[in-house]
Amino acid sequence: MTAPVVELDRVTRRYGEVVALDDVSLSVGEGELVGLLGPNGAGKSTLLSLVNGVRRPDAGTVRLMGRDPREPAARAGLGTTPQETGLPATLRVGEVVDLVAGHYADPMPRGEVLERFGLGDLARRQTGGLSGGQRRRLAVALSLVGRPRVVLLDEPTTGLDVDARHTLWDALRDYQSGGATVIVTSHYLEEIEALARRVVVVGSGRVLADDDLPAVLAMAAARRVLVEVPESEEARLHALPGVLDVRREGRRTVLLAPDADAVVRALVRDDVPFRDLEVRGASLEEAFLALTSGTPGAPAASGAPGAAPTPATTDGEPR
Ligand SMILES: Nc1ncnc2c1ncn2[C@@H]1O[C@H](COP(=O)(O)OP(=O)(O)OP(=O)(O)O)[C@@H](O)[C@H]1O
Repeated sequence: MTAPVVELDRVTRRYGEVVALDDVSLSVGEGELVGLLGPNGAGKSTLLSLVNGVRRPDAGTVRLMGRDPREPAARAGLGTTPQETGLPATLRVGEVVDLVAGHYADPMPRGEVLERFGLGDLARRQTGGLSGGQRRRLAVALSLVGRPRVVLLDEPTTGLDVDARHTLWDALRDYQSGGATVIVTSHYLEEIEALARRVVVVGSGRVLADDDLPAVLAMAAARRVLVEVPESEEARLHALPGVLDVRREGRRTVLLAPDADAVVRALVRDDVPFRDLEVRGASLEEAFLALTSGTPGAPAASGAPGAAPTPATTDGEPR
């Protein structure tokens, strides 16, 4: 990795009793495009708010381009768009771009900003007359006006239709290819897949996985093999080939593995006395939460309120 431009070292951030980030370390190098993937309440926005200096950690350190992000000098090269933004309704699109550009020594020209985001025809439209998707694209476009070295975007494509989403992804990829570092959050694997090479999965305030896209996709493709086995046999299940996780759910044991067929073959080959076999797909969220919950030293899946742990039905089976 090149010199880190964003660094979190053992960062914890609480809101009262809620631990939004729990001992998180992350290092992002110059020019990387990193996707932060995680369910509602995972801690993604909190992480960005520490990097952009809006909040400070309760423990650990955060560095932006080598400095404390609360120093204005650290933020000079930062462009950011939060999840929700307000635009002055009576100003025209071009005027809003000019207003933001006025804060920078070498801003991107108005026409270039608007063209990049497919807003070229709307320069004279009042922002109050834009559609929700156009407003969102403009908000993201404004984060690039100052030609930032580091861009932080919190769910940039929420509420956009397919075309608008693609326009925005293209614009971000294009900007990053010029050497900028981009960190983007999303709930959706599809979004992260379209944008990022490196994926950081966040859940319950922890980094659950930090890997390249193919590795994360492989995890997402994990299958759940459910079997009923005597408790005395459970230890053997961990040793089966390809098994990522073993957990008890009600009367059955769930094995998480990329290749369910191989697991079933191994169960038979090793003469494991199982019954009531069932194979199911695992959602991305299930895959990652299963990897970390219920194992020693791992965070509880329900550790942070709103963290959307795998819901359980009365018989203990996830829905
Ligand atoms: N200002 C706040 N006061 C109290 N709790 C908060 C506050 N902001 C966030 N939280 C809590 O901290 C945890 C992490 O929230 P955060 O917004 O960082 O998650 P997120 O991954 O960005 O979620 P989403 O995808 O829904 O935006 C959640 O449990 C949330 O309820």
